Amino acid sequence: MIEFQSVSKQYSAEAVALRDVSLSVAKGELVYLAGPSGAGKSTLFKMIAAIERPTTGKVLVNGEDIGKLGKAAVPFLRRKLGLILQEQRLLTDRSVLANIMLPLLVTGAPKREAEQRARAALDKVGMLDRANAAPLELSGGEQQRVAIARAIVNRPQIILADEPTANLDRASADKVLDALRAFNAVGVTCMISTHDEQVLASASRVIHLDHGQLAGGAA
Ligand SMILES: Nc1ncnc2c1ncn2[C@@H]1O[C@H](COP(=O)(O)OP(=O)(O)OP(=O)(O)O)[C@@H](O)[C@H]1O
Repeated sequence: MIEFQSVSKQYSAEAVALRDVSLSVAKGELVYLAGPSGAGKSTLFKMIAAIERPTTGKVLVNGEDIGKLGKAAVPFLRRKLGLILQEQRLLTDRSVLANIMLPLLVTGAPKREAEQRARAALDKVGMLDRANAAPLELSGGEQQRVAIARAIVNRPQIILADEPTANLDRASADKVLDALRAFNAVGVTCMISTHDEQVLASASRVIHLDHGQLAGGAA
């Protein structure tokens, strides 16, 4: 479903984020991505979403070469993806519910249907009772669960979550991970980057990155 073929990414002469990375992730898999800060984890996710393009090599999603996608095809790719990336904060001047409705409204869903689906998504991550809250009234873990609801409201085939449990205490981190695992259990392919040793120790598959290179788990 996701395949990297000898992918390298060089932002500048000094900044080489990925070096000759080859890996594949099958449909329905749950894969964790581990590695120190700067190892290239965020870059790897951004290439799957066509936010960044490989310098050399190929990234395939469902057999389609992401590097060759024209501008018009990118929104169709993104609809297959539920992105929980570090720089995508919730809009603080809108309610939780409005944040979740937004991805539906921009793709043309009628308001009533958008609200129903947004409420269903919030229910799935255990946040329906906070639908009318403002994002900044929520704890970090609650905000992450809302971000998950926003990512899955369009029913993506793949979820990419970049350090969704960073800065969370154990109990909040477990709730966030449980929400992600529940989507994987119903067939959504998930890639989650984390530094959480406890989670990595019990994971069935971990891809390790170090200085942009694979250090295990790619097969
Ligand atoms: N837009 C950019 N321009 C230049 N260099 C970049 C850019 N984005 C990332 N880099 C560099 O590429 C390398 C990999 O960064 P990346 O953010 O992918 O790592 P990461 O493993 O996600 O780190 P972290 O755990 O801190 O989020 C780093 O050396 C970083 O400084």
